[in-house]
Amino acid sequence: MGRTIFDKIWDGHAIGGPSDDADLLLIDRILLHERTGGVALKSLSARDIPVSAPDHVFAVMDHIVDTFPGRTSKTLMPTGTEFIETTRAGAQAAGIRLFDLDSPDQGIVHVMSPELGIVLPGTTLICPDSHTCSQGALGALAWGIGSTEAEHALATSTLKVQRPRRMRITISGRLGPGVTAKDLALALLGRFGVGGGAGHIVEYAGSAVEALDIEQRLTLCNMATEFAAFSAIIAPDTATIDYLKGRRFVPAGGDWNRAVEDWLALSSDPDAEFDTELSFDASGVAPMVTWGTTPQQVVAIDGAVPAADDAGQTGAESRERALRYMGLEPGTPLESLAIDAAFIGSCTNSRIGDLRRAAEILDGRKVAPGVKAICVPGSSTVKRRAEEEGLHRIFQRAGFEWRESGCSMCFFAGGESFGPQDRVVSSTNRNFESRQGPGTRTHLASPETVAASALAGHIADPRKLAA
Ligand SMILES: CC(C)[C@H](C(=O)O)[C@@H](O)C(=O)O
Ligand code: SF4
Repeated sequence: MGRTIFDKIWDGHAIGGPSDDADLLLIDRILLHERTGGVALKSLSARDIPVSAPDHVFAVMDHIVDTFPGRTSKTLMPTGTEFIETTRAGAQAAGIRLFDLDSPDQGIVHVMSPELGIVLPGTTLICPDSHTCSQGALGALAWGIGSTEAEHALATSTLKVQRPRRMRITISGRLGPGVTAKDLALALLGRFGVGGGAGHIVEYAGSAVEALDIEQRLTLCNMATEFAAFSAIIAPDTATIDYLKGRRFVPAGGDWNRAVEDWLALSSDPDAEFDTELSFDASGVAPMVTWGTTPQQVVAIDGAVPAADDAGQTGAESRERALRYMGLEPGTPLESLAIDAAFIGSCTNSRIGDLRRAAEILDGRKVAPGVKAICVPGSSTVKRRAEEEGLHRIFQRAGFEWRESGCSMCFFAGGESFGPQDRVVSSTNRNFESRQGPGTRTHLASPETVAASALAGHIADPRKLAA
């Protein structure tokens, strides 16, 4: 029987071969950030356990650091400095490469890793962070782990893992103009629910996926954790090779040619069997906006807040609670909702392409009075590149704050936040209660929708502003 791309990578990394139970996998790359990684390093060093392959470990400051211009290690979050200093000391003691606050390569871990070519097709990559699944977009087996698992992997370069089941989601058709991978990810969550991928590694395939550029594939795979999946993966193709070519940590010379050959051969066999197969047509997808407090509580932008008994796959109690928390009445058209803030950032949507597309909408226009609008580039490299292209001027002239890179207000860790009851249209991936600040109301959407909404002062369809 044929094997899936997942099977090929897994079996190739299972020490002693695959078994019926959990397998011991060889781990090629470990990424750490200051929120969870420093703790793991500290715990190992307290027990005098060395990191087994420091060259294969990469640490970065992204989660807790402030994103104000002129930031330092002293953070708005009261205990933030401690996390930063612990990570710095731990990385130095273990001989691990650290992309610190002053590094030109600093950025959100899932943005800077592909950018530097740390994640490669066919490799295993882990990070104590749930959105590590993003990086499966490059054809790697990349998944989020806990801090204890990180300690084990750091000490041994291996990890014992229960083999997930295999799911393929074949997405046919093509996304329409002004509709993005973010809308696709939200539409999938709306259709299949936040538990839809539980226990599975999801392979995204089909014409709509093949048509996505690598940044959009990263966005699609990013939200596999919202789908409760073990991770997501997309078979490498020529777009993957073109994206990786020349990046800092990819193989060079003859090794590159050999690697390309291997990578292009890495796909699911035609007769491979999946435990679950789903299909979806991308052509009808509209820009999507969440109305509730889970990513599956989502409707097309020209839709209305659903009635409590018609509000997707969550239970009635949770729907009513969501409506209350979000301050919404059933039947209200999404586009009539006035907003207090607009946020472009996060590992889902803060790459150069996201910023370019948002800037196209903002160019020559102004953010509506009273709307706090913030753009946080996903990495210092994205920020630099955007500035070279003059995008920062477009954002600033429109009335957006232009920040340093980091997770920032994607998640409230005790530092930066929006205000209570603020209605925020956000290019992030989670809309849980208080995710972006205590009491903040988050509506997830694409960067284009965030930009259009910031200009209108209410949720707005970017397609109406295009051209
Ligand atoms: C802090 C970290 C562990 C967390 C995660 O794993 O997802 C964060 O990145 C998030 O998005 O909530
Ligand atoms: S940007 Fe948000 S979702 Fe992504 S890693 Fe940071 S906190 Fe998590």
